[in-house]
Amino acid sequence: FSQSLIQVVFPPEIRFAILKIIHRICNWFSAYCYYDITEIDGVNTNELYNAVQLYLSSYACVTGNRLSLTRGLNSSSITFGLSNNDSLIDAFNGVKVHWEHVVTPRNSQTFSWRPLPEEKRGFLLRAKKKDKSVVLGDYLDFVMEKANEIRRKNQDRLLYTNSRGGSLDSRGHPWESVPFKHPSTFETLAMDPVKKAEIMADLLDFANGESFYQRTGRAWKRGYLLYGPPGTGKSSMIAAMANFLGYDIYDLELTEVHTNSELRKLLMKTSSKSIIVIEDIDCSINLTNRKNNSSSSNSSSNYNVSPPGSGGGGGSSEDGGGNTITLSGLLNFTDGLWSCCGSERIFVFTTNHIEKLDPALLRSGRMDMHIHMSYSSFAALKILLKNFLGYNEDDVEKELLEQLEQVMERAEMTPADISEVLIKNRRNKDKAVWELLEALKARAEMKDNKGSNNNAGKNNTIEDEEQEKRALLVESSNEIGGDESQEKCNKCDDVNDDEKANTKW
Ligand SMILES: Nc1ncnc2c1ncn2[C@@H]1O[C@H](COP(=O)(O)OP(=O)(O)OP(=O)(O)O)[C@@H](O)[C@H]1O
Ligand SMILES: [Mg+2]
Repeated sequence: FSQSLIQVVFPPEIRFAILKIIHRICNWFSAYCYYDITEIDGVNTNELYNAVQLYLSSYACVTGNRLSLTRGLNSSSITFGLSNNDSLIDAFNGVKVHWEHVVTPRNSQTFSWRPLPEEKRGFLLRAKKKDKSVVLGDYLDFVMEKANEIRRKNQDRLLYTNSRGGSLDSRGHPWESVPFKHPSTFETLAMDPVKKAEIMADLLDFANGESFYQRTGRAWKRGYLLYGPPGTGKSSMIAAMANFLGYDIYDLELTEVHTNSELRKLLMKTSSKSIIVIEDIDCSINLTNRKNNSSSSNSSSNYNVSPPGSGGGGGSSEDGGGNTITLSGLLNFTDGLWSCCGSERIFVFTTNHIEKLDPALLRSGRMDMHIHMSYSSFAALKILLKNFLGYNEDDVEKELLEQLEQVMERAEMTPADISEVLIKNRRNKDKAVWELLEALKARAEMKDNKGSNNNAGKNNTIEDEEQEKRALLVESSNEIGGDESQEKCNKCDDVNDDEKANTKW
């Protein structure tokens, strides 16, 4: 009303000055301050605008009557947003703020290098003047953080691979990605519940540990070594980890990487909040390729990484010619200065033969947690019965359950084997359980027979014995987590380093 009045009464020359003075007086007496967050700031898209939009979407779906709905690329969920010129009130640490989504037609004469949307969109944030510092500091940080979280949750996980070799895509990216939709979760993973809970707690501690890692001066990363026979759920565990934390997976195919610098480049192109996986690491590191047999104990960098059976060989300099990367390159990748470019990353190595791994990989601090994925225990079996047959403990005859428990440990059957039996008979649940019992008994019998034959023959080679001894050492030293286990692992390294000078491998 005042503006219209001024426009009618005053000539144009002084109209603008009067309006300016009135505006200043109003601002002076107002208890509020206002902030415009426009969609486009000059020429670039305003990150804060997108963040506010996402942040408000988590409230809008509850309070708004009229919402705009969007579904992004690579997303399987719908995002709610405030409709044009709608508003809502938010509270943060006792501070109340008012958000309004302001949409006005764009002046068509505006000059721009790139096509602009027809409407000018922005958020108007109103807060009390006394809360200014909280709003501009903590509140907007909180909005950004929440928005990133929502963005991650809404976006499908991605599975990256470097299977293209060293070649880059059109955007200069060495990784190829596909949506990652593996259904494995910690709930469906059959393993000892205590061990499972421990791993989940460790993962959560890691994900929420930014300030801890900052305070203690450690790079925000964690390494897990999963080892155990085939079919015990190592890959399923990785998928469960990714689903649990909402991280992307980078599946690193070492045989496609030719030099240490290529490995470094790949690492630099990974995003934070991701799991970097090297599966079957014993198959990638060829121990027979050790170049310097004599000087040994501290020359862990002298292993070549090449497909097993390729005959090895290769260059001698670190990034040198030929298809070789060195173990030290690999260790730098996980552990050295380069490992902490970016943050919040988990490294997972898997192997079926931990006894074949170089002690340098097992040394304390390298892989923070060694997880033994073992043959199915009775507790794991119960999870599989629930997964595949929908059976709880009470649904199976007590006697049958006892028989299963008795034979379970002796049978050494992997969860994959058990899954097979249960899937095959899942239409007839009782039959499935009986058939499983038969299979377990047959397996246990076979094991017993084999054991007695071995005892009678005593035909193990020295090498076999050496490997068994080493496996036992490593296994006993690598119980999940714990300083003690790391200490034992160190000792195991020392033993092996000494041994290395004398023994063939
Ligand atoms: N612990 C487990 N819990 C639930 N399912 C499992 C488990 N272990 C294996 N399976 C089932 O067996 C199949 C093979 O498992 P997975 O690929 O995870 O084994 P793995 O240990 O990675 O084997 P490999 O060493 O051969 O790579 C999966 O499809 C999965 O359904
Ligand atoms: Mg696997």
